[in-house]
Amino acid sequence: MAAPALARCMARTGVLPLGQAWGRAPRLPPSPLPAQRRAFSNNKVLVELDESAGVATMKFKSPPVNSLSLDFLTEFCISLEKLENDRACRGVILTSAVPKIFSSGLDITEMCGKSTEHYAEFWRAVQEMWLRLYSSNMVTVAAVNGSSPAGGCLIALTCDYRIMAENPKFSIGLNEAQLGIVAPFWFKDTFVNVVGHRVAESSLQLGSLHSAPEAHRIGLVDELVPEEKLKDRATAVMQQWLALPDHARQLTKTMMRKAVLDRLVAHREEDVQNFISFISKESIQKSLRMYMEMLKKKKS
Ligand SMILES: CCCCCCCCCCCCC/C=C/C(=O)SCCNC(=O)CCNC(=O)[C@H](O)C(C)(C)COP(=O)(O)OP(=O)(O)OC[C@H]1O[C@@H](n2cnc3c(N)ncnc32)[C@H](O)[C@@H]1OP(=O)(O)O
Repeated sequence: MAAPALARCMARTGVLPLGQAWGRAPRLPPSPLPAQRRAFSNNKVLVELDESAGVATMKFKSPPVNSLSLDFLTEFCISLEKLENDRACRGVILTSAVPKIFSSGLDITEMCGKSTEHYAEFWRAVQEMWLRLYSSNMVTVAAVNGSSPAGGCLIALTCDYRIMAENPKFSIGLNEAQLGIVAPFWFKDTFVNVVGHRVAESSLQLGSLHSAPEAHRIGLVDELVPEEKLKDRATAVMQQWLALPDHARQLTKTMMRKAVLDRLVAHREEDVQNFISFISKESIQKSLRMYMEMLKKKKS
């Protein structure tokens, strides 16, 4: 199904028509086929699957900043679903093909001056991305090779393990408060599960963007490595995780994440309505417009 048609279907039903994102049967190990590499790509996400290792790399390629637009989110979910259903794939590394940027977070233009229907469609796609990634049976490793504010940080937090390039120019964090907006409860829950309540509370209230060393110090990322070693390190970490039996690791992951996942699943439509009423406020629209202007001015 083409991305726009799929997005419409997601807007109608609230889920991708490809199967449920949570509560899947555990994955089976891949059959011992000869070594093979496969790649598939749509406009904004490139996927390379190394069948012999059972590992895929998903590269975000939506310049200039990999913002999470409706199209990006739809393509992301389709790619993830394809891998989830592929017995040859047991793990996925998420990274960026755009230099210096992992992802700039939700596309602000999707949240400015649009219709209620559009906001609902967009927010369901954001929810879907998170539900699918957080509940994935695959091992998920974020190789954070650039700045990663807000929704970009959420993607990294949603993975099982985060490795960041130790470039002093890169920052990561849930900076929503700086935009005059509020991170939804499931962004907050995901953050708390990674860094703990105290760090999450102050970081969220301040809308902090943390430098790579600071992110490592507070536990937002698990490791820092020189940029040129990021890919190899992500592959090595993936191998360590895949050395364990899938079923034990998957059931443990489900046990750790279920409460947080269930909370959104139970309140999904309410969350969409909250988003619409919040984002439609004139004061919020004004804050977002000013923020976009500030980004543009920064360039000139
Ligand atoms: C009781 C409580 C109720 C609560 C109810 C809650 C309901 C829910 C509320 C809403 C929740 C929303 C959650 C939002 C999450 C988000 O992710 S918001 C997005 C946050 N993102 C950012 O703040 C990042 C902004 N961007 C940057 O800081 C920089 O662009 C960068 C990523 C560091 C890259 O810098 P640089 O390389 O210098 O590039 P730029 O020149 O700045 O940008 C290039 C062009 O890209 C545009 N752009 C950048 N980011 C975005 C974006 N996120 N969306 C859309 N567009 C973006 C930028 O404007 C430039 O455009 P041009 O000028 O046209 O080239």
